[in-house]
Amino acid sequence: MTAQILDGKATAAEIRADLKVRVDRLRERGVTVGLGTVLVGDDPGSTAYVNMKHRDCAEVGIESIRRDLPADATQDDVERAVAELNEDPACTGYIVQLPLPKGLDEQRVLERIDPLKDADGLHPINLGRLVLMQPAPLPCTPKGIVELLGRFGVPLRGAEVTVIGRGVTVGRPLGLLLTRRSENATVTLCHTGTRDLAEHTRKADIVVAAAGVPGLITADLVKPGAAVLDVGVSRVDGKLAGDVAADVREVAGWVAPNPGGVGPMTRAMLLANVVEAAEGAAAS
Ligand SMILES: Nc1nc(=O)c2c([nH]1)NC[C@@H]1CN(c3ccc(C(=O)N[C@@H](CCC(=O)O)C(=O)O)cc3)C=[N+]21
Repeated sequence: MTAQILDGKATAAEIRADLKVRVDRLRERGVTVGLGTVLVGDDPGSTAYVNMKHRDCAEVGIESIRRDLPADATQDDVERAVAELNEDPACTGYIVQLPLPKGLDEQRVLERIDPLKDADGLHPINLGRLVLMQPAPLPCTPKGIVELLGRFGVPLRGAEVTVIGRGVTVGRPLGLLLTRRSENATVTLCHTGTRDLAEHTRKADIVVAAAGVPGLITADLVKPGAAVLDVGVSRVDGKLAGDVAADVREVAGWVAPNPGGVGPMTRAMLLANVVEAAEGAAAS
């Protein structure tokens, strides 16, 4: 048996095509959609991700607004960039690319984002709404994972999902999303303090690996036929490596590879969040 590939790259391209239609419709009504990014420093990975986001915007017809700050930017500099985007009517949604360079207080920056312009869904108000199951922009990676599973028909209702990683951008919000009534999955959230990881992965119908440990998930940790989603990224000898070992494809029913799986879906959901926010504002 060899796993079906959850092709996030192709799926994200379809989603962008659908979003383009919605952006065109908004434009006909006089609404322009604009995505802003705040990038601090010159980390090659972060710069590459931000470049990809602006390329996506161009494809979909979303204006992009870029604030690139030097690596020695101060907390005040970053907060000023955020305040400017809050005020800028051309910017309907934006993100602050994480992680910020050491010495900057990420949480204080995120709290200053206008929750109505929070394209990442990482403002405490929006994370709080997710906890309360109230409407809010959803964090892009968890939203992309649910969308990818849905489009490939991976059954989610009642499924046992083991998530590895308790980060604020992936693991934690994913657990909240999957346990909503609309998804109805049962979630086990594993982390570095988990005593027996294999016990939790082997019972899972779906494994989401977001640990950042190369090759952590091997075939012997996977129930035959399960879906395995690789969300981890690390650099090994300068090359990108995911959390999922190659042999998993021989036992899994579905695999979301890295690259080409959840990453492109994350970017597509960022665009979706900005479009949804603009549609919501236009309706009210
Ligand atoms: N405020 C904020 N929001 C984020 O959503 C955010 C962030 N900060 N900081 C970093 C992480 C990482 N992240 C990725 C998004 C897309 C790909 C992606 O599209 N990857 C492609 C290409 C990979 C490549 O060629 O380098 C793929 O997987 O096929 C990867 C990683 C978003 N993040």
